[in-house]
Amino acid sequence: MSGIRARIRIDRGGFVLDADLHLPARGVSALFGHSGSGKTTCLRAIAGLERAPGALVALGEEVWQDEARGVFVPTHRRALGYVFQEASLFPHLSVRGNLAFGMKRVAAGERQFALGPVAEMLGIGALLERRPHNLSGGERQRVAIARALLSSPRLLLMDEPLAALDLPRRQEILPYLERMHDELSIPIVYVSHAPDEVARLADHLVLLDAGRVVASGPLKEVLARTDLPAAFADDPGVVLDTVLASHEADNLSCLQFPGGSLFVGRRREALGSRLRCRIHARDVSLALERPHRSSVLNLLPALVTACAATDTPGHVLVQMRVGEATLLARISERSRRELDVRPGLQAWAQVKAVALLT
Ligand SMILES: Nc1ncnc2c1ncn2[C@@H]1O[C@H](COP(=O)(O)OP(=O)(O)OP(=O)(O)O)[C@@H](O)[C@H]1O
Repeated sequence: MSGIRARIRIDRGGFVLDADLHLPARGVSALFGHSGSGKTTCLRAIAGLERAPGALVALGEEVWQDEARGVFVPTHRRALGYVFQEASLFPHLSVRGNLAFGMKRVAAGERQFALGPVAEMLGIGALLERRPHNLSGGERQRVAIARALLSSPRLLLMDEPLAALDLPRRQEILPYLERMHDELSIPIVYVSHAPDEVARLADHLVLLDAGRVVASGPLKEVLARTDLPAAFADDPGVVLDTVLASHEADNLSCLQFPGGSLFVGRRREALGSRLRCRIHARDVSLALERPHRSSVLNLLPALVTACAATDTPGHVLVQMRVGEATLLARISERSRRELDVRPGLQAWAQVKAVALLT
């Protein structure tokens, strides 16, 4: 078996977590759900900090816990790094001292990550001699992540690592997390209740509601579903990975994805950069024929694949294939009826806004 398997059932009386997670061996898996849905409890159980009867936790072929067979590897012997909301650095040690502490957990010959590249990846090379109280919240958190990585984990668990930071600090740290995502070969399980953070960073998405998994799968597939429970369907929208293809003379840039191209306001990134964007269903409308005189620049030929009622009375969610991508549109039930929108219909998707997640 490859990837992460965690079968956990914890009964706390008023709250029952009953989850069977299968997460990929690479990339970022986000656990997303409202407060109290059981995200932290899942992470703690994977780490062995919560011991549940009957639990099974395995990383690839390595079984960390199989209570049915009496197997329980204690937390300190599981090769994992854990990053909490608040960086818990040793105040009396410099950044270098804190990092050395992480490294000491593994013998020199078994280290997967060296201080230099990790410090470079997280942009903390210039901070090594400082004490934690001389760092900003974002810098402290980057040091905490570096310390976790230098213990050479085979799995990194991150519990809302940005939640304690204000918006500017969060914006500052996100590019580093993206870099980690691109450069690290170990899987990351990332707990968050911020939809944009998840849309930006995750490859795989698990939706938790009241201790149960209500959806799990590749991020783009889960976000393109029309049948998610109301708790996750208040502002539906898909994620597209695009490539910055050209800068136009009139202050627009063109993004390409396997389905067509999209024009957005001029971007500063270099041509060829990969840009992830989110397209909200509320920003997409449908036309049966190609609109000839429309101010909407982004018109894409689409095939309707599903229609579903939403929780907003009078509105429906329409799922469409656009090349290899999927889009969602939120339209009124009246428009659906008048245009006879149904699976199999060829139409034009008009995209009014594209939110860049960078
Ligand atoms: N040690 C504990 N003893 C008893 N109940 C607990 C304990 N820790 C958490 N809970 C309860 O378990 C449920 C799930 O909590 P958990 O922290 O896993 O949720 P969460 O999704 O991570 O929430 P948040 O986003 O607020 O951190 C909640 O009802 C919480 O009150």
